[in-house]
Amino acid sequence: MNAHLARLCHLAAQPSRRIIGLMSGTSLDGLDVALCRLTGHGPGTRLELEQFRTVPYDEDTKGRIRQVFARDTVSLEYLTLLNPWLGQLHAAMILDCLQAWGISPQEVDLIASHGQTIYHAPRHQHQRADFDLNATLQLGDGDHVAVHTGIITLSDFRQKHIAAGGEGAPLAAYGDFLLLSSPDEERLLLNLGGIANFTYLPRADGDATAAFSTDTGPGNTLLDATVRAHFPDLAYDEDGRLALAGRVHEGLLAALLDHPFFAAPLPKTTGPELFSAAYLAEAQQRSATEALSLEDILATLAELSAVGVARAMQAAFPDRPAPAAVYASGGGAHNPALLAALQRQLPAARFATTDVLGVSGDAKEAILFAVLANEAVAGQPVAIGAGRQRVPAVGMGKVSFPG
Ligand SMILES: Nc1ncnc2c1ncn2[C@@H]1O[C@H](COP(=O)(O)OP(=O)(O)OP(=O)(O)O)[C@@H](O)[C@H]1O
Ligand SMILES: CC(=O)N[C@H]1[C@@H]2OC[C@@H](O2)[C@@H](O)[C@@H]1O[C@H](C)C(=O)O
Repeated sequence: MNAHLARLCHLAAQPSRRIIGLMSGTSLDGLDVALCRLTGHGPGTRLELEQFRTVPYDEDTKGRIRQVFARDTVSLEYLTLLNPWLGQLHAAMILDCLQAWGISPQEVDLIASHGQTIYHAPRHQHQRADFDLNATLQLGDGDHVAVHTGIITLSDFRQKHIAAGGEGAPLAAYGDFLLLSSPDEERLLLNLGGIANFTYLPRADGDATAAFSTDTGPGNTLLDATVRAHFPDLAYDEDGRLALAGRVHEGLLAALLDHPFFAAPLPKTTGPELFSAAYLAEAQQRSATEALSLEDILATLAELSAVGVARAMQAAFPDRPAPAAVYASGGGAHNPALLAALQRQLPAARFATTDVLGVSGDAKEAILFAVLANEAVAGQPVAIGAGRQRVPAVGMGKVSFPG
């Protein structure tokens, strides 16, 4: 038997595995690296987060990704070059982290690499008659990560989800269910990344059938893009200071909400392809708010993100109130303007962060991919959201051997 395959079989039979989960999201802030010890699999999975770091992307890296990110038209040569380049960059970042933590690559069992999403194209967004399918594209090829780290790597998790009837996202429900469901309370796990999404976890032990996750609309992406357009050196509105100094403009908010995405059935996904500077400019034009101050625009965009979340929660629970226990994660959980807007839109919700449940909100998405890799190697497909469309029960991730 191939020695790497034998090692993978050996790992699958072990009581626990040490897995590095990687995520670099739509905010392009950097690569989240979560070194996880995962014991068991399936509903009995236990997590110990040994180390976590966000390795920031420098301006050169951000610029390279932005050459293709969410763009309709790109240079095919550039795209082809960027794919292995990002794989090698991520490998180098992992090796740097391991060195800083005093851990050798031989002491790590697996890498779970999400890659960099550069384009997300669910049917409802591309609306092309010539392609009757959902699609998504992540760069940072897994073979390059495996060869340059010497660690067996699982990558490209989203394609199986699409092949089996999903939109390729959100995948959060699979890991959230295994790590964070509780017999004592039903929960909403709200991730406030570039795009916002939530996972519903029923109050049940091991009952995956009602759990599901959905995107809700923009999280930080429009806020970040607007700040960057005014202050190219700023990545975001720190502590929501500018947004908190502004006032929500109801006319602009109504124009922004006048889009079929907000009424589309759950679960649904989206990305910066839709929620872009052009989308904001068009809504400003329709509502004659081109002259609105930066502060008022940001206040309105924070409200938009919160209304998106509230509407999706109403759609998920049409006949009863949404669960009150809401655990936030992602960078937006550090933005007081966004949190204040959420509390206005969801007055009955009790907000906390996932940190109180023992899972760092900053690390959660990277951890999720480590959990998916653990399931792919040692577990079975979990029947998340049974009966719901676009929530397939599949194992995800492609295997790359280092040699
Ligand atoms: N102190 C802060 N004040 C305001 N906003 C913040 C703060 N810290 C982080 N953020 C926001 O969080 C963003 C980064 O969030 P995160 O890392 O969760 O995004 P991501 O993982 O790229 O997104 P996605 O989940 O969509 O892939 C920043 O770009 C910024 O908008
Ligand atoms: C296509 C893609 O990369 N989607 C991301 C993005 O970032 C947040 C939201 O949009 C979510 O749908 C997803 O990531 C998380 C990790 C998920 O799949 O659950």
